[in-house]
Amino acid sequence: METSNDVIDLLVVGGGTAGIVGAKTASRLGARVVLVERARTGGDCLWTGCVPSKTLLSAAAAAVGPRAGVNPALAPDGATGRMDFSAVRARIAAAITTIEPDDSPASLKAVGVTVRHGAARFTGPGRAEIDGEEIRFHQALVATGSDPVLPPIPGLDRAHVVTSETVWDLEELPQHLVIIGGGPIACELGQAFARLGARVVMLVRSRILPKEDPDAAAIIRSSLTQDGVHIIEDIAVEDVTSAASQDSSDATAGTAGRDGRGEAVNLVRTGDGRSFPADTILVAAGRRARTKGLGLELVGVDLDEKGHVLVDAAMRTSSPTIWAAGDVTPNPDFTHLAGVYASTAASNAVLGVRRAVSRTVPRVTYTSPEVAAVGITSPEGANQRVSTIEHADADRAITENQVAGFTRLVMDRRGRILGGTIVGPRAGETLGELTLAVHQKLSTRDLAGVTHPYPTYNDGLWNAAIADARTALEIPLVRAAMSALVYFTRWRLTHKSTHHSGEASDTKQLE
Ligand SMILES: Cc1cc2nc3c(=O)[nH]c(=O)nc-3n(C[C@H](O)[C@H](O)[C@H](O)COP(=O)(O)OP(=O)(O)OC[C@H]3O[C@@H](n4cnc5c(N)ncnc54)[C@H](O)[C@@H]3O)c2cc1C
Ligand SMILES: NC(=O)c1ccc[n+]([C@@H]2O[C@H](COP(=O)([O-])OP(=O)(O)OC[C@H]3O[C@@H](n4cnc5c(N)ncnc54)[C@H](O)[C@@H]3O)[C@@H](O)[C@H]2O)c1
Repeated sequence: METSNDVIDLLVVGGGTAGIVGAKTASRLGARVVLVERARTGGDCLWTGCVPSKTLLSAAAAAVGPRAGVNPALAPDGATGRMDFSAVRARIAAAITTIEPDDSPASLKAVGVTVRHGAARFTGPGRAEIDGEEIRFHQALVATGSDPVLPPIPGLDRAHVVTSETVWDLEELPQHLVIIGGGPIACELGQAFARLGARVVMLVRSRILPKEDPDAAAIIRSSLTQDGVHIIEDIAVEDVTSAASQDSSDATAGTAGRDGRGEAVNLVRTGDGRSFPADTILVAAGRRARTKGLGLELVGVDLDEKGHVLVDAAMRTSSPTIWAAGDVTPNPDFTHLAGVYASTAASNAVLGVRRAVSRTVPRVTYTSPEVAAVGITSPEGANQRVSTIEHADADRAITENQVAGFTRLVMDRRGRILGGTIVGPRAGETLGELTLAVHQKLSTRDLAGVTHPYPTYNDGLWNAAIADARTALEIPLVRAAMSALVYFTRWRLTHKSTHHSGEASDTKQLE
């Protein structure tokens, strides 16, 4: 029976992907592990991130179906085209319910993890408290995730605003949705809501998908526009006014986002003087690490200038017995990374080793078409080159009439694959192979030498590798060697056939 005075091996703070994977890894290795979660295990990915957003996208794709690319609200038949949003909500709830057992307290307990409900706070070296009760630990893993950022836009706090955490509580499909932001959240949710029938305006400070290849962003811009999303890039949001803030006597107007006649009551004004009506404003303008009130300063854990917990390549913080993983660190915010890095952190902690994490990080934005990327996506000097296959030349894309896309590889001087971008349907499924190639430092010749099935979107990757490997044959020395080989083979065969015809006539004479 464990008492609060026992010193546990690993205290895991946070029960999202990083916390769950870290705790299970350490427990399976034989460590005594306590995981503390203040809300519900499963975290962002299960409840408000990957699972609901991918289900919403799938429901939205099904909604447009054969009319893909046409916003139902803008359909020429004059019908409203708006989806039964309660059915979409039910589908999202069902997906969460199906996946939830993998992340549940029961699944943690099944591998020996003790789960505690409450908010944890470090109080000194080897000590923390959970809602005031002390717990002692040898080592700890910080896995508290991140929160959406609310930019300091005047009036935003009084308007009907949702973030990626609260958008799932909407009971009705927005009629006029203004999205502030242009990253993966804005693009995925913007496309989904437009396809379901909302009129969507996206206001972006930068260009959309600023971390991706500009050619990939251009395809997504065009696809979203076709779906009816009005995208305005390189724009500042000046302020937001709402009927509620103008007329405080109508207390319901601001929260419902519409007035008594169902009209949008928020006006979002941009720096160029335009105004956009909105019954709902979705803010998707980046995230901030969740470290407030954790007491990290009491245990010597340093943060970077943006407030992330600094970690080394082994996921150890500036405090030798405290480790961190997931969105709370400066690494990119992805579920797969949270899990893999937390597993490394936890095993390093309890085994007393310093294994470094891999820096090969794949990412996929699940718009239609998908954007999948890994490693270096644009050449970073004269020693790097690209090989691109446009999907207009990829047979599977042609047969499916889905030619808006490409596969682009970036190689070093010797043809070693450093990274690349794939845009197309299910591009994420091809990314695994490209990630393996980058991770294993394979060359385009390695990839070109492996037979790929025809016709697949994967062909794009293979053909981009073949095209690059073929350039090696253009080098004058290689060309000269090849020509010599062809000449010699021709000479040998000619000589052999002369010799054989002589043998044949000899045989005839013998007969
Ligand atoms: C809309 C959306 C879509 C996304 N889609 C994808 C996708 O398709 N693919 C992908 O790879 N990534 C996606 N992400 C990102 C992904 O969800 C996150 O990177 C991932 O969930 C981070 O996991 P985490 O464990 O670091 O944090 P979280 O999942 O946020 O978990 C942190 C946990 O810590 C708890 N906590 C915080 N403070 C304390 C405390 N003091 N005491 C106890 N508990 C505490 C919180 O309650 C929370 O449960 C998406 C994100 C969003 C918002
Ligand atoms: N498919 C996936 O893997 C997936 C999906 C969703 C989210 N995520 C993760 O979640 C993270 C957060 O996503 P995100 O989209 O919120 O953030 P982001 O940091 O990726 O993008 C933020 C966007 O908002 C814009 N922006 C910032 N401030 C603004 C302002 N005041 N006005 C207008 N535009 C503004 C930026 O220019 C940028 O386009 C992502 O970086 C990603 O790692 C991943």
